[in-house]
Amino acid sequence: MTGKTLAEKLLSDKSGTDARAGDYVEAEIDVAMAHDITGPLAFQTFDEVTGEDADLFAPDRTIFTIDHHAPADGVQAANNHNAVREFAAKHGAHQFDVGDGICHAVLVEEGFVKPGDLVIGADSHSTTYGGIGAFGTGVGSTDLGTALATGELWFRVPETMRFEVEGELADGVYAKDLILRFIGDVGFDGCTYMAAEYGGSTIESLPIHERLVLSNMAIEMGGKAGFVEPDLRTIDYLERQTGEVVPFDDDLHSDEDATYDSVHTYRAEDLAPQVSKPSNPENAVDVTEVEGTEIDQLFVGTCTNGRYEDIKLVADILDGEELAPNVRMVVVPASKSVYQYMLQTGVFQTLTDAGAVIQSAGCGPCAGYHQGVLGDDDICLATANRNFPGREGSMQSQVYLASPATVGASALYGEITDPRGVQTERYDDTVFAEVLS
Ligand SMILES: CC(C)[C@H](C(=O)O)[C@@H](O)C(=O)O
Ligand code: SF4
Repeated sequence: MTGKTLAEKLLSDKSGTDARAGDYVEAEIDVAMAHDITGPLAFQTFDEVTGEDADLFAPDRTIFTIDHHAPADGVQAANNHNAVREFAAKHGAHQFDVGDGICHAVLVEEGFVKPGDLVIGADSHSTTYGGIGAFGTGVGSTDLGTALATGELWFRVPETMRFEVEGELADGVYAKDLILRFIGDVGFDGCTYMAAEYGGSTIESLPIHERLVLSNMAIEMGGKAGFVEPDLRTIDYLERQTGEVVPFDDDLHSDEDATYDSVHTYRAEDLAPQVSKPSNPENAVDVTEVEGTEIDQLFVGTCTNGRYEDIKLVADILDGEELAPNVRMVVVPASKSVYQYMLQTGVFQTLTDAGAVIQSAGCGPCAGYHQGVLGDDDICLATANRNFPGREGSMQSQVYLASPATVGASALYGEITDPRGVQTERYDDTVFAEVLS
């Protein structure tokens, strides 16, 4: 038998079988998550399947967040929030409230996810957890509701598509540019039901906050999961975030003779900053192709690029400058810690001086619910992950996706701008961890 991919190893471990791509396995869940939109239906399923007085499979490893419509933007949202609060309290689960932040940011920051874990979330961007070497995947509310009772779920073991990048990224080029390029190359459904695996010297050199961008957007090419093999950098990051030492398991990588669906190789030096044009993330082009496109709104945030390092990068570019007169900027920190650190370090002041509006932590206008929704003819440049028609508001509005550096540079000129012309930094993992310690 040939060796195994990381996806096969993890699902073998969680199912107690010799799992290979294509097999169906019943696997044990380590961590389960739902939020204010998907939680209420999951609770209903849980109650129906179990009878209302049953226990959660593991209350200490079950997390509910209030992040999508937070603070409540209507009565229905407010009622959903109360349903989350009541269910979490009744069952003793962890619950994060309005302003605490986006589920995917909270689970990583708070150390709920460890390398090698199997994490299910009732949210499609649950692939994010692969950035620290967990098998993270999105499930529907009914699957989640059932798994909350049993602690198990059926999986088809995915094939793996590997993205191998060697060399050094140019200044102004980030993990966001890499993932937009990958999605552009394989297409929106190119990795459907497969695990994406990102490797090579470029990926190994990336700080964790950038690795999380790669895993987060695996779903934008259909990925069931998106991995970066965990290493000592991962262990250091978790220790800095939580103070807890997680032992390093040196078997959490794909074997050299593992079977891949395909391997896509890149040279980091060849990559330019990328922009995905409306209205599909797969419409990725070099920034030079869309340079000069006028924009109305800039949106900095989301589970993809709403971390402290992302927002600080934008603030560094705007430092002492004002937004171009034709644009407005909406900034939504991914978590409360990010928000507080922005206050402590002056990033908040820099951005508001420049003319940006800063919202409480959460999803913001990412899915078009509130806090900066777009009108008919609005054109937005966002650090987000999706740009389907109507994603951030009107069906006639248009969203371009890019890195925080490209959004920051574009804010200065009011049109899509190549960040390689402005001073940009690459932050390592220590920048944000300090605030949490
Ligand atoms: C609301 C939720 C189910 C949805 C998802 O799963 O992706 C949202 O987070 C999104 O990004 O569109
Ligand atoms: S930030 Fe956007 S993509 Fe991420 S969970 Fe929230 S709505 Fe979904």
